[in-house]
Amino acid sequence: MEQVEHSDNTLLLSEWQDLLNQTSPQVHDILTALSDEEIRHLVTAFYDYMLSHSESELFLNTDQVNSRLSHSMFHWLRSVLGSAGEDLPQLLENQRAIGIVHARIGLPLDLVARGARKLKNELYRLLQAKETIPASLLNDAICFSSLAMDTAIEAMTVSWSPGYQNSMRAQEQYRLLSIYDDVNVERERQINALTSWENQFIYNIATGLPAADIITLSASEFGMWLAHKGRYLLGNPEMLASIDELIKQADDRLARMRASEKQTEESRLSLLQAIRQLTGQIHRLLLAMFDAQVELENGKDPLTQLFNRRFIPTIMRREISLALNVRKPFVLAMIDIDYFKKINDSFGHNAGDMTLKSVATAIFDHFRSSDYVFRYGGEEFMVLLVESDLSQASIMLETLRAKIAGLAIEVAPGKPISVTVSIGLAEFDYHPDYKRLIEKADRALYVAKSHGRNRLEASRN
Ligand SMILES: Nc1nc2c(ncn2[C@@H]2O[C@H](COP(=O)(O)OP(=O)(O)OP(=O)(O)O)[C@@H](O)[C@H]2O)c(=O)[nH]1
Repeated sequence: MEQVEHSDNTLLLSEWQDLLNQTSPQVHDILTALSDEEIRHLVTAFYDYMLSHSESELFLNTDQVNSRLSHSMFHWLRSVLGSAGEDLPQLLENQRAIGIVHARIGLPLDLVARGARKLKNELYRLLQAKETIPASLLNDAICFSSLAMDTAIEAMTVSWSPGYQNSMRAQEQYRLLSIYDDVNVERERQINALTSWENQFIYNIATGLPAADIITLSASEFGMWLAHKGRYLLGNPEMLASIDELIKQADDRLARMRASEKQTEESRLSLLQAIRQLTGQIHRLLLAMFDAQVELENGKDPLTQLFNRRFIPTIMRREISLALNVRKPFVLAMIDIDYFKKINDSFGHNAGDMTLKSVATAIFDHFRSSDYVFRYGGEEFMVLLVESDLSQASIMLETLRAKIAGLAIEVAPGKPISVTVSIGLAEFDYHPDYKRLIEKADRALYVAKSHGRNRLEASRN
């Protein structure tokens, strides 16, 4: 669902390496010799400080801090302060991974900076208070630790800032706001532009006008729109590449026609046929891309009318925030139709589609209007049961499982079939990264599948 641009760590890698080289081995020894107790003191001071700010509430809570985050922060500090002994490219890659999680949970950059400032402050005090550090090395130790932390944080920020914040949000906004208000209007306009180029072309060729007077498809109104706006709006790289190729073929045909001295009736006819065929293909691709765009903007899956995946991040973040406020968990359920491929194979794709629709309706009708039902993928659905714990959700889902197993789906007149589903459940554990929860429910679903299907399993960790 989420794509991350791979960041280039070359600059940070060489600068961190230079920093390590410039710093005397005694400084590295001082920092790696900090005791576990001293590092734990820094971690505690950091979390105490962060937990005292209400903005951090969504991202941290005391249970998490105790159970997991302190441990991660401990290792982060050890690895950054002891970076002389680390595999530096791997260390930078780890920062990138941390940045991706920060981005997903929407952690504001000012909170990261605030936390870092607190950590540095505590570390400086700790170093200054250590009488064993010679005065001549104290400054260097402070400088090195500060610069190493800054580099690590920069690596986190660089990796998620363009990937998520800028590129994804900006592209999304650009798509939604800047170019057109109504996708349907734009679709008509561009189909007309393509058709009018084709008509002009046919007219010129049929009436024997010189081929040189015909504008190429890439320079036509449609071609210009595609190059400047269309490719950013429609955003389907494979289909766009196919359209580019078809436009190129059309323009090549035209160029050959212009270059040839004699144009026979036969060559004109063959050109007309080729151009008709190429524009027909462009037409179909264009419609498919516009249709996909409409579906995406509606946020609905056209087959089942359930939410598609587009709004999962937004809804999950909002529900996590609500769950933290009311201190009531929610439950995620991943529901997957068993042996669905066999239905397609035995009864055809339409029967598969009907089955998907029936199961989707059964799922949607089963839950409260406050719950969310998504079509997560092909034959997989995701349900978010708000203000619910595992035991309540298990009862609801067990009834759903039995209900679906009892459905008679008429895939053809007089041909009812039955299907079963496997279900994986996970209760919100107050960790702000929603992706972890989806993965937990997915793992539970996998267990349900491997234990024989037509059953539900809850995540136990
Ligand atoms: N008819 C139809 N089939 C789809 C759709 N989306 C995905 N599929 C098909 O769903 C099938 C899923 O098959 P698998 O992932 O092998 O899973 P399965 O057969 O359900 O087996 P298990 O999940 O292991 O029980 C694939 O054959 C897909 O082509 C759709 O929208 N309509």
